[in-house]
Amino acid sequence: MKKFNINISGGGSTFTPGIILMLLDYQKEFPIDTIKFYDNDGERQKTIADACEILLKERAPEIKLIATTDPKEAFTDVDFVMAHIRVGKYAMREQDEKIPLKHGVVGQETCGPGGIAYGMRSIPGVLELVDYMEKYSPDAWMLNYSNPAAIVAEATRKLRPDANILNICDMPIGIEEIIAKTQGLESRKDFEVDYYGLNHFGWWTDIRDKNGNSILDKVTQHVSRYGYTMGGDDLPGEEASWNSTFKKAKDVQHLDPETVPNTYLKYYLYPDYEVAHANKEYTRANEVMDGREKFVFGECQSIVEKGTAEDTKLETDDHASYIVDLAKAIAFNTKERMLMIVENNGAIVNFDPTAMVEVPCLVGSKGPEKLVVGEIPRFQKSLMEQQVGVEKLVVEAFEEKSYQKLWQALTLSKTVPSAKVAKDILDDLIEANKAYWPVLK
Ligand SMILES: NC(=O)c1ccc[n+]([C@@H]2O[C@H](COP(=O)([O-])OP(=O)(O)OC[C@H]3O[C@@H](n4cnc5c(N)ncnc54)[C@H](O)[C@@H]3O)[C@@H](O)[C@H]2O)c1
Ligand SMILES: O=P(O)(O)OC[C@H]1O[C@H](O[C@H]2[C@H](O)[C@@H](O)[C@@H](O)O[C@@H]2CO)[C@H](O)[C@@H](O)[C@@H]1O
Ligand SMILES: [Mn+2]
Repeated sequence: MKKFNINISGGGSTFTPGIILMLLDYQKEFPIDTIKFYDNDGERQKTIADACEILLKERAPEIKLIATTDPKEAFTDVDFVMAHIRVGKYAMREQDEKIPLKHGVVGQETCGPGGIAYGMRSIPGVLELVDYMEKYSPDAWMLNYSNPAAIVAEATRKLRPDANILNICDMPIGIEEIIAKTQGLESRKDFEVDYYGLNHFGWWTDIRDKNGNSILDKVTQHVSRYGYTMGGDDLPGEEASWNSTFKKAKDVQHLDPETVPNTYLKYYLYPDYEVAHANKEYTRANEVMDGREKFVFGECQSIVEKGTAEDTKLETDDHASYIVDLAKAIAFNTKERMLMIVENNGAIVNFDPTAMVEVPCLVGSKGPEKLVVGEIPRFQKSLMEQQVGVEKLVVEAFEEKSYQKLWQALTLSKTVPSAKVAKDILDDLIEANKAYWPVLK
């Protein structure tokens, strides 16, 4: 069986070890020859790479690992590019979250003004990876996780329309795993879903068990009472902010009791609640820096100091399982049914055909074939039209270096109360992003 060469772009990512561990779990069905880490911060990447080198030596010595900051070395002779970069790193995520809060507006990684600022940084970073891939391995596929996936997806649709890039998100995966537990099922793979929306802005409209019977009613009743928790209590092992997000899904679901929502909709439907409950001095970025980043880098440093990964606490997660499932679907034409962020083109018949929508697709060697969703209701359609307008204006603002269009995007966001507040936030974001954004005119 062919052995694959994988590029992991953003090798210094906190998710890289989890992806390596997941790849090791699938060696029989998805054998690897070489893994190449690529990052523009060699020092950050080295910590992760040195630990992964030990881990591979102990568990899969036949797999070669190269860590580099040289694009030619990183992108030559690869079959897949698994991309999860964070342009500006957590320091800029902290700005994305704290600047809007200063103006009484939702401060979030991928939603509202924070997502817009992050999008303006991510677009050039991801396009650069696409160009490297097309230059050095033109037949490769990019499986992109880099956020904000909605804006990155719109940018690659518009600015790299012929690229072999698949934009994905693991939020639905995480929620489906919780739904499975609430229904006494082993895993999300025990059911099939109908879903539609934009990235971080969607709804489940049916959930069918292996016999094709709908369990949606049971799920809507559960979520309308408990949100994405077992019986209203905190999910064991989940962080406090994630537990409050999973509980808030209950109030979001009340807006449409026939469906269950993506958790991110809370930022658009209850922005006042989110701002009132935010700590302007200590946001999710701080939690991640004190949590996941400290844990992953601490574990990697410990592996290197001990010279063994034998007792490491590092583990895989939904992020990893999804990206490997996707690589297998492309490599072996499995036609697996997966939610992908794809150009609408009629999947949602009464919605902008050029919008990047998140819908079920059958994924094979030629990429995703989207399933027809049909007509969507006025409520969701109207919300999505406003949000997709924001996402498209951000890409236009980037392309045209337009202050006006970025101001319009911020003003159009459901999270921003007025054009005045939008302009105040924009001027602060321009100052904070001087090293990353194009100069706007
Ligand atoms: N799509 C999803 O559902 C999903 C899920 C989880 C995480 N993510 C995304 O995955 C990414 C990684 O998350 P993380 O928390 O591990 O971030 P992280 O900061 O730990 O790692 C990101 C890495 O990217 C590198 N990087 C930044 N700009 C780069 C560039 N231009 N070229 C090459 N490398 C660059 C950084 O140096 C860093 O090592 C983020 O974009 C995050 O939002 C997406
Ligand atoms: O605040 P963070 O950095 O912890 O998470 C933000 C990301 O949240 C989602 O990804 C989750 C995923 O849903 C969950 O199942 C698990 O795998 O952790 C992931 C990262 O925490 C969301 O899909 C991403 O886009 C966000 O970046
Ligand atoms: Mn996501």
